[in-house]
Amino acid sequence: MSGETEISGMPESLKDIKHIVLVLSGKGGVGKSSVTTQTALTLCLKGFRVGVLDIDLTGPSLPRMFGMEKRQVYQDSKGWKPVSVPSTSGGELKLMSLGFLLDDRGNSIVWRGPKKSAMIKQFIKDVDWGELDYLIIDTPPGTSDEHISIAEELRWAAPDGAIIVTTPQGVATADVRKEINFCRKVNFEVLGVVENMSGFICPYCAECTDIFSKGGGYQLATEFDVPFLGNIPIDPTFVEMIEKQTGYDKSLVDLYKDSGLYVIFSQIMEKVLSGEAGKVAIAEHPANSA
Ligand SMILES: Nc1ncnc2c1ncn2[C@@H]1O[C@H](COP(=O)(O)OP(=O)(O)OP(=O)(O)O)[C@@H](O)[C@H]1O
Ligand code: SF4
Repeated sequence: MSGETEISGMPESLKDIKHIVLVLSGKGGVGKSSVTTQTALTLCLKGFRVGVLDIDLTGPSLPRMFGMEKRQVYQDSKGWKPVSVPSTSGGELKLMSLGFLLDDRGNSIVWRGPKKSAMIKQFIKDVDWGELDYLIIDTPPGTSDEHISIAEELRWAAPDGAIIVTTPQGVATADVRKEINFCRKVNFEVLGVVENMSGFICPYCAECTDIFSKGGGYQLATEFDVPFLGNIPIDPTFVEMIEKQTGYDKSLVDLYKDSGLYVIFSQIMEKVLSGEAGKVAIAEHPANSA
């Protein structure tokens, strides 16, 4: 865990951060950014100080999800200042994304160095987060240069681990398996698998219908001997909430607080917070079953 002991080589920017959690997915479009967003919202609503770092350099979608598009970030002697997401409930929520540093044509306007690995290094070293309970890192899909760079940059920070996101269909592909194997290679503990888009919540009667097969995420977690964290249904109210944020007045944090997704996600986060995810993995490991 970062922040507890003085480790030589640890970037100054991470020294006051207690936990670092990465969100990974084997394929694009499975809801990784939505899971990152909901992880951050849930932790914030539980009173934690949360930072979100978007290292999806080719498609940074978090500024739009948090209703923070077109915000300017500025730099002082301590580094880049993340954008604060307003909320009247819970703790603090800060956001840093390459999206804040691109012009309208998608060109980097202020970040030094065009290479992805250089950008990720600067994202890790040059952002002035201050004190945080949790830093959630949204990554691009698959196992790309960005993943290798982030693993390299976090080697001193001992992240808590990674949440793997899949869909009921996604688990059938090799991509998600590759993602778990990648975590093992770089020593990221797999905190668990989340099955997103698992059933559909009807906007009229709030019933959940399994429009695709269900249970693949659980089977995958069992196969790899990692914890299963839960199912998140397709809920059209989530997209509505994102669209409802008017300017910077109505915060996603406050909108999310009263949603059914917050109830579902709280159960998922309870497993991560209580360490149940890790404990289950240890208890179920074949080496520990006497
Ligand atoms: N459980 C859900 N209920 C409703 N809509 C969802 C859900 N999960 C994701 N979505 C919607 O699906 C779309 C894709 O989700 P998201 O951007 O989170 O995927 P991603 O895996 O991060 O994609 P990318 O590969 O582009 O980074 C978004 O419009 C998002 O709002
Ligand atoms: S689940 Fe029921 S209420 Fe919802 S659309 Fe279908 S039939 Fe209508």
